[in-house]
Amino acid sequence: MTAAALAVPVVDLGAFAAGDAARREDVARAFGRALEEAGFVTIVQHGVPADLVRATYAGARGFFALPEPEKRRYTPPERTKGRGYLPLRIESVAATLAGRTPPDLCEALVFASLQRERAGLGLPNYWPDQPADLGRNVQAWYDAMFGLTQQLMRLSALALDLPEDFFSGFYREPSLTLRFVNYPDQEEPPEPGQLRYGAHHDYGGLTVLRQDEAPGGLQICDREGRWHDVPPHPDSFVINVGDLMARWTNGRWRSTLHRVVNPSRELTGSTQRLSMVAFTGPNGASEIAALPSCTSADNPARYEPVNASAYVQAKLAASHDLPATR
Ligand SMILES: O=C(O)CCC(=O)C(=O)O
Ligand SMILES: [Fe+2]
Repeated sequence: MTAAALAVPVVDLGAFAAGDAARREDVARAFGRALEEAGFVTIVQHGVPADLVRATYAGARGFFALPEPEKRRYTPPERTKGRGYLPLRIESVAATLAGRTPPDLCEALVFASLQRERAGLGLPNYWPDQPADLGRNVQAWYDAMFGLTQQLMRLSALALDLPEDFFSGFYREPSLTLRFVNYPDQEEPPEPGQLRYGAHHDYGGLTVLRQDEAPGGLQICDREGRWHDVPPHPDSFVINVGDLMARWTNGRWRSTLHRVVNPSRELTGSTQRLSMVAFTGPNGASEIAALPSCTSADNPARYEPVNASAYVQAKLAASHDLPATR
């Protein structure tokens, strides 16, 4: 059975960067409507150079091709791993929702905020020494994701009927985690219920995803519980709403359930898939209460205010099957 395409609209950000007020408003409306209806949107003409995408992708691919013991040199000792190399089968993301589920068939390389690391704050990241230019590419990738996040939050403000700079204070030192994920070829059939990445909601603000054209990809769940493919588009990013953003918008934007499915067992060539994900969100110290434009007398705030960092940390701990820690 193939899933019919659920509309994940494609929005061209070119006119937002360069257009007049009316065209910028149109882009913001289209962006906002997509996040209300699907919780997902594909963006093109986003301003991130294609060469940087290619170089960063090649670096990540080179890292995952290293022998396992070499990669494990970069696995941190802490139980909830928010940085470094996370080997295959360490995480079960669907456990955030469904309790025990088989481990996900992916491995990841994670970098916590480079802005904080550059300022000497928090735990340092792990910097693999191979491939040689990985570190330089990841630094440039971080800056590109930071810039894109600023643009997306200006767009979000307009889409949510707020002044364009509404989010700027929240995002001056944003929460921004880079996650490179490798979904290897599956030599053995997966266990019952085991996926490349189980059904989950993202936890934070907006997620930025550069997805591959490979088989066994991203699907989103509609309100009737049916799954739909998110088709890859050349030179695009997929943007989706996390739980914290859904709360912030008082439920106006949807944090949509999604998963990464296994490739068909009949395929003979390589089915390896590599995603480059950036989890973005407001500064961890922010208190997140319903946005002023998302409440009214007939639509009061539905959620208690939460501290951004505590909220996301609790979800992350659940995905590692651990009690919540701060
Ligand atoms: O690899 C993908 O397409 C999606 C990954 C994802 O959903 C995540 O990292 O939260
Ligand atoms: Fe996700």
